[in-house]
Amino acid sequence: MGEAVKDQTEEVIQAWYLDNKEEDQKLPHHKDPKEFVSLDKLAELGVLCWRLDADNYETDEELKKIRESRGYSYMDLCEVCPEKLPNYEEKVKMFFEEHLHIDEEIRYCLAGSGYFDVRDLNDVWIRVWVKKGGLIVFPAGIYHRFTVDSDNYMKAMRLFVGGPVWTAYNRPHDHLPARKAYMKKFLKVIGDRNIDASA
Ligand SMILES: CSCCC(=O)/C(O)=C/O
Ligand SMILES: [Fe+2]
Repeated sequence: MGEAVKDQTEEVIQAWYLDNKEEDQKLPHHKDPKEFVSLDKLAELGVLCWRLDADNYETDEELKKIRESRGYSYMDLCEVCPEKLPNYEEKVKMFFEEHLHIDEEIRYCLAGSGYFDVRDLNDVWIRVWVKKGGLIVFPAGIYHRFTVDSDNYMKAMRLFVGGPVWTAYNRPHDHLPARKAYMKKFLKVIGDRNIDASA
């Protein structure tokens, strides 16, 4: 990703280490001092980010290209707010339980905003704030969770390769092949980089 594209993407997707305080999940929960996480670091965890034109998603060629190249044949829209999401309270609790999926989780924020928390390779929480225009892909097997922020609203496009499977495997599910494959792939990236760095 070029620097200009990275800067534009960072206007709608920002990430930082969480303070791990339990109170109100919808607050930013920055550490003191704040410790931001770059998009490059997210990429090392397999988390991919784009900034797209959310006002014109129906005709957007860039979205079309991403969908075609990554095989995202399925899409629907999901609004996270009490008026639009059936069983709102139950779903909000479910989204914030730490879990993984055996497929990618792909979310494109068309309006509002929310926090996707992911574990780094040392098992420390990173909070990823996704705002309108942010498209984010979480790899199969990464532990994560979701909450809206204090504005209480996100409209997201959900994308999927083939027919959607929304099954969430709450932690611990370390024995699943998708989890093992994730750890093997991404721990290896870090391991190899460390070996190169010390050579
Ligand atoms: C913003 S879409 C709702 C969150 C969700 O679908 C999910 O699976 C979070 O992990
Ligand atoms: Fe999920």
